[in-house]
Amino acid sequence: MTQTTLPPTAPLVMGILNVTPDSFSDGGKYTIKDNALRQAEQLIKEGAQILDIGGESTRPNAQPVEEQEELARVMPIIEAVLAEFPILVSVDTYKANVMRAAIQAGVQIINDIAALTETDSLQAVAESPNVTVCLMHKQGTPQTMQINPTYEDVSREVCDYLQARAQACLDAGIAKERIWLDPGFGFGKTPEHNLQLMNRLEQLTALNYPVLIGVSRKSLLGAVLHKPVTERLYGSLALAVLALSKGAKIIRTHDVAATVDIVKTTYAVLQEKTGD
Ligand SMILES: Cn1c(SCC(=O)Nc2ccccc2)nc2c(=O)[nH]c(N)nc21
Repeated sequence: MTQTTLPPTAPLVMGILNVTPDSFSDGGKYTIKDNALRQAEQLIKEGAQILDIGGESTRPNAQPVEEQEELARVMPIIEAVLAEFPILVSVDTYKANVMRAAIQAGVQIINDIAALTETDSLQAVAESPNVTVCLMHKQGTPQTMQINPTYEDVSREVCDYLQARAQACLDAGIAKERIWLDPGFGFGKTPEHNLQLMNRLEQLTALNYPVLIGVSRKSLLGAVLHKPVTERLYGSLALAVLALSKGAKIIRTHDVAATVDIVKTTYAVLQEKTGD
């Protein structure tokens, strides 16, 4: 097949929309749905091109959520956002039936921290003719991954894993253009592993799939800056600029407005054009 070389597109900003009960600290003044739609509107106003909607927190030691509970949390928000806003929506889930329901509702992207390794999830995506899937690397589960992460060569092992997962997708009939890769910062990695992954990100972008990175406010920054989650914006932006300079194409972030500006600025330099 002749590969048409498409003009390079500017990197995308994925805003994080958490629909987990603990993510709203307003004392339950509004329903979760009202809060989520208000947050969605804010993220879109700030310039997000994608909203990542997740119903199960996958932070270290987060407790798993039953499929029905996850569906009850995310589906009303997905449907409302898709109905209300002209925005791409990704669903952050590793469960096949949540993927199917989200695809049915019209989400354009599946964001799977388990890289379609959970039961029936690869099939759920292969059944769709056009949904994009982000395959992320993790070692272990949110309950176990930070106990004692160990690698011979974390960059090589992460790249090999993601290449194998991408091949499994290709073998299932998912077109290459529908596949993104993601090293999974913080998912079964020590701070040093995360630093090496970032410093050698070219190894991953060299596989020739769009690379998504999620470093926003993560514990790597706590280890470097010794600051709480609420004071990690500047560090998050520094990592995003580095990743963009190494070829990353999608940035997942809590802080959309700031990230939009560093994406525009970094891209202008890489293109040697102001973008007007
Ligand atoms: C759903 N999801 C997550 S949740 C973890 C998180 O944000 N922790 C966290 C957030 C703030 C502070 C500390 C930890 N991280 C990624 C990622 O890096 N890539 C992709 N594709 N999806 C992801």
